[in-house]
Amino acid sequence: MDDKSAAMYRNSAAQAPKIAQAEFPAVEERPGHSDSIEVATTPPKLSTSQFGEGDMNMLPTPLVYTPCSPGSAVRSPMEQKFPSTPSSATARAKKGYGGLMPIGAELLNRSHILEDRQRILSEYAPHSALAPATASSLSQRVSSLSGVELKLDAIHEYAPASQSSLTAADPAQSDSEDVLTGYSVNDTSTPLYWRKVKQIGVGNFSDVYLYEVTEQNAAMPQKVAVKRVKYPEALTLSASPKSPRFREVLSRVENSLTRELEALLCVSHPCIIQFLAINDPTFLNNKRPLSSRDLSRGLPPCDMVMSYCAGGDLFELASQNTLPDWLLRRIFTELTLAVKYLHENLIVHRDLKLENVLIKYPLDDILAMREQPELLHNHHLVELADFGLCRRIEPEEMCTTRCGSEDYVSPEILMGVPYDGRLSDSWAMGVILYALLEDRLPFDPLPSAAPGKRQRRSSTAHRISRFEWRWIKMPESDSPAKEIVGNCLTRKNLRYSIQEIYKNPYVHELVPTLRFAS
Ligand SMILES: Nc1ncnc2c1ncn2[C@@H]1O[C@H](COP(=O)(O)OP(=O)(O)OP(=O)(O)O)[C@@H](O)[C@H]1O
Repeated sequence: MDDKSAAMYRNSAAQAPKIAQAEFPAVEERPGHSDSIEVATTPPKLSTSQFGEGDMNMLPTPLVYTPCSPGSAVRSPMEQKFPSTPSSATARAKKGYGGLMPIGAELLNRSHILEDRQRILSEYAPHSALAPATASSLSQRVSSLSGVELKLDAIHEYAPASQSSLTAADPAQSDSEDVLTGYSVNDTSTPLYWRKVKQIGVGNFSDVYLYEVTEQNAAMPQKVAVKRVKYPEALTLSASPKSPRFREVLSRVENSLTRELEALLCVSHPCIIQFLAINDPTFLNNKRPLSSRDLSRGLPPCDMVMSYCAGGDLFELASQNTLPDWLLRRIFTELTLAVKYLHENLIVHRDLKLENVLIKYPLDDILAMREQPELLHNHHLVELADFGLCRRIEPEEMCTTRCGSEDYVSPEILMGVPYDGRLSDSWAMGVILYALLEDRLPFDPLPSAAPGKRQRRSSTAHRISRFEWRWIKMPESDSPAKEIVGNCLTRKNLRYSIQEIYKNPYVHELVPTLRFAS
């Protein structure tokens, strides 16, 4: 990855804020009460009659999980020497934007963005809820992935020469702080080694690094992303691991972590991130990988080795570039395939957002691939990531956890009633597609709204609960993409299911050209 691509990675300041408990207003859903709203025609429905709306008391009290700052996290040897990455958020702010602000700049303009990076975690499924019943063989996946990488590497060289030279290093002679020892999720008996190249992402719950293999392993791609879990302050600063508060937070974090690991182990789709290896097999073999240990010397580091997406995340890509229509359509189509796969396997993601849609190759390489249609048709460009809030559901099951990211959360989640997680995912799909088409998030204040005006004063949550959005750039366009947005950003009993998104010509007519999808 070159400097330009590296500079695209953001620090935590540019992330979409998580929902704080205070931001859930006890409002009624008022779809007809929308100022200046364009709501599209009624699509076929997915039944939501079992919702039992309106009883806020049915909901568990959410726990707001505020992650610790990187500086206060439990640090593994490999992390301690790592210098902080330059703030791409600052770089973007310096650039300045005229007219309609790109998504990233709009987000940077929000005063609450640094105060409000929180995720609600209040509901945890039993571990058995994510049994790998629907998984296909992971080893098949790994070998097919490495096949793809080899083929593409022959045409595109993504790593500068100086980085490539690291791959020949002997792990025993290298600085141990930069070397990660891990175990394939398919074979935990043989250690594998990777060397750290650089930090590539910061999430609320993790830091993400690019690593390269130190010795060739047929089952592993040369480059991987390592997602290092950040434990919350309540666990790192607490005096006693035996205190009730410590144990309570530990239990929630442990449940969330094991849920993400189990979900990653059981999914298998080209457009979903691949879980390749882990630093400590206890996280795979033990249902209680944290609480079953002696924690008197701190929490064990958890490093998940994942497939690497050299193009970064869609938030960065969309906020720094004007993407051609064909690429927007392609990205959204692949995302639809990923979410359709999840829903067909009764998994809801619950944190669909631009930041969690990863792009497999740098933009320049994707644009160059267009000259070679074979490449473009044979290889996926998108991988959906971050399964920290996902949940396995029964076919008719409603979710009760009010969770997600502020800009992408559906009105029914804001209302605090049991909700169909699949329809809330559809809502987030509508937010994503709108953002790609309009270069802004649908429930941000309108660009024309003066600072004192009601539209600017009211909160994002308020606008979402009133379905208060409209087309700015493309009111006259008759693109079928608009139909998808209109049928996703609408009340839940009218909203598109993922199958209906898939059947829309904007998605459906592209699918037969994608050979990896068949
Ligand atoms: N496999 C990967 N390849 C490239 N970049 C990645 C990869 N995984 C994560 N990243 C980068 O790191 C960021 C944070 O990753 P992720 O969303 O998984 O962490 P998180 O702590 O769960 O985040 P969140 O704050 O959304 O909960 C992503 O937005 C992306 O920019």
